[in-house]
Amino acid sequence: MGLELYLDLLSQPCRAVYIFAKKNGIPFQLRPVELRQGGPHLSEAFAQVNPLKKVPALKDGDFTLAESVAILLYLTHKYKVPDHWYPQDLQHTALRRSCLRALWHKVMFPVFLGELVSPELLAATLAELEVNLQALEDKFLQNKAFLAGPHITLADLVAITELMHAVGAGCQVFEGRPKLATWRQRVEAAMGEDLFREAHEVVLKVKDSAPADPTIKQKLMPGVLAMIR
Ligand SMILES: N[C@@H](CCC(=O)N[C@@H](CS)C(=O)NCC(=O)O)C(=O)O
Repeated sequence: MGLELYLDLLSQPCRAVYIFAKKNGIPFQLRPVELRQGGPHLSEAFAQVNPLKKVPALKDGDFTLAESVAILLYLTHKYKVPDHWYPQDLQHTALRRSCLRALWHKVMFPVFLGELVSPELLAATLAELEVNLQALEDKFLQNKAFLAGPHITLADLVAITELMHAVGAGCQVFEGRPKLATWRQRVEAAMGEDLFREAHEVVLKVKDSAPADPTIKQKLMPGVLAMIR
């Protein structure tokens, strides 16, 4: 068996891995792991691939690997990909936290899980997102074409997949941020618009998802609460 990627495109690190593999023509077997089903990623079978029971995860023969950045680096080293992809700065912890919270507080809790989110909490989440978006534009992007310089790198891939979580939540991420907006266009063009659209289809439609079945909700809740601290 060749390279297998365990992914759910609702997940931002999974989208980064998916886009990277597709864009670079890396052959892989997609192993879909539907997080919203509340079961597959918690199974013992999946724990053999990733004992942390999270996606993305990679299996290459007997070798298994978790953590999107480690997976991206593994793919960068194993396959011949253009040099420009190699990251110079993958610092994105703050961005991940606020984009994730934006999606969960604005959409996933109220629409999917039927849980109310207080206006105060939502306002705090969106305020934190604003601060991080501004920092991304002013401190990281500045006047460069891409986050690390004139060429697209893994840093752009990781950042855009985070930002699209907030877009999926209905946040106006690029409005009033002309530099970030043109950066998005450049990133999208560099990835290819069709691949970009395909990878983000799930998150852009998640607002319209049906409420979770109560049993699935019960299974998901502990993991969700641990993730959205
Ligand atoms: N730091 C990890 C994050 C992995 C992660 O949190 N994955 C989430 C989806 S975005 C997941 O599998 N959650 C399921 C759970 O926690 O039960 C990475 O970048 O790969």
